[in-house]
Amino acid sequence: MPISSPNSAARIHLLRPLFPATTRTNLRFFPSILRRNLLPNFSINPSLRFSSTQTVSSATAQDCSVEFESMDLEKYSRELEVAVKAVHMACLLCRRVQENLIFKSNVHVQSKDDDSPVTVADWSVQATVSWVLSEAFGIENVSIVAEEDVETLSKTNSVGLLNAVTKTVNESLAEAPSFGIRPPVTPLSTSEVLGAISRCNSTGGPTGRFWVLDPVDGTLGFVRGDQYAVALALIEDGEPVLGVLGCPNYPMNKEWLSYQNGYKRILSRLTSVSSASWDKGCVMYARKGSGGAWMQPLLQKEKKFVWPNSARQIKVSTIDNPALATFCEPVEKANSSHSFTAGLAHSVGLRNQPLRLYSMVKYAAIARGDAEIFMKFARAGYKEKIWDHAAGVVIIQEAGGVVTDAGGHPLCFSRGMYLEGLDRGIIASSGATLHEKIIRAVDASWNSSSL
Ligand SMILES: Nc1ncnc2c1ncn2[C@@H]1O[C@H](COP(=O)(O)OS(=O)(=O)O)[C@@H](OP(=O)(O)O)[C@H]1O
Ligand SMILES: [Mg+2]
Ligand SMILES: [Mg+2]
Ligand SMILES: [Mg+2]
Repeated sequence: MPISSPNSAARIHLLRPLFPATTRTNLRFFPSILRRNLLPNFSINPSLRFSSTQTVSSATAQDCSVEFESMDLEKYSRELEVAVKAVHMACLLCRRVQENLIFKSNVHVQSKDDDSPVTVADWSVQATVSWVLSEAFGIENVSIVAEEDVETLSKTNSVGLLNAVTKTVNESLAEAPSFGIRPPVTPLSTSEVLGAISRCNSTGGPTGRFWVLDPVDGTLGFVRGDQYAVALALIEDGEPVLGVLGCPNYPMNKEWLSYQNGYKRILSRLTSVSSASWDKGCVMYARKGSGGAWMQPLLQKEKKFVWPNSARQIKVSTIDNPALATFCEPVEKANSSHSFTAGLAHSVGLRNQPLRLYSMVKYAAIARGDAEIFMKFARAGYKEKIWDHAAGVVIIQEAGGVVTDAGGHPLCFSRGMYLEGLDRGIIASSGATLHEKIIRAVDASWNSSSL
């Protein structure tokens, strides 16, 4: 019997990543297990039956031949569900702030001690995600390592800024019911917002469970009207087990990705006509060991929210010839040596121009198959932070790619807030063959470089 409605197909897509294709369980148990253990807000039609040949909407026969182990099925499913919703809410929040920043110029951009920017969006996302996670799992059970703190916001001359953050957080939490999340009974006060931000003060480590949050990754891209990401990962005993990456400006048409430094112009042109004509924004997610990474389109504010959202599986590119590959790297040469990667690209015969993208959108591009290699070689002495990489690593790996340091070692998330012991830089590739070639090329070029 065919799957009878596109809605059913969408639900199957959404649920599919929770089922690793490892061991076999009878599909007849699918709806009841879901109802009992997984997603209480979802209505599953128990009469769904899958045929091995028929396809409806975007659901394929393969999508439907679900194999899973009920133990694995339960693990992290609730955490993933809440994390995806929280990141989705955060993306909508960021969109509003970015639009205000670009079109009304009424969002103040602050400078941190290291001269990097921070905005209302960074603090507001941190507060919102912290609040959503605490509500879902209980404050005492939630430990978060995150980028922002409350030092600036707590200053006596920051009242206006704190009020703006509080307003932004409350606007976002007012949307919580659209995601099946209960909003606060009354809007959060400024001190509750400060509390939610400052609770994200875990320092990580090798044991136990903690979340890692970069509320706005690529804040520079954000303030320039360009790419940025909201990144949330769950780490258990030093290993990232869940990764969720919201990319509000990720274009569905890959050609737009390479439109460097011009999003502001695209945005202004499109918004004056119809912002819907630029199809952009997604949330990607994966669970370690599930063998799948998934992408949901970002809900459009113009349309009525329909949750659960549909999702489709993403996979890395199959290109393993460096001559045909595209590599991406940070926009700012202060953050990664462009001259080293240019030499390396030349040495392996990379013909395409580098794709310079702000934020963990670079990880998203590899996972989605829009680019094949990501390299970041920060200046000596700079210590990479775990929140700049954790979510992206899980998603790329589950989409079929490889992420290591330049020595070929996995990134280490178990030694605090920094990626301690990182060998030279970070390399992500769409597959092992390409990865090896890049690592060999790095070795060959390293000694002659000035890094
Ligand atoms: N000097 C230096 N070297 C390397 N990396 C640095 C450096 N300074 C900052 N950061 C971190 O880089 C994050 C932004 O990385 P991107 O890849 O987006 O860089 S770029 O803006 O595209 O150049 C950025 O993340 P956000 O602060 O969340 O934007 C920083 O954590
Ligand atoms: Mg960051
Ligand atoms: Mg950040
Ligand atoms: Mg920052």
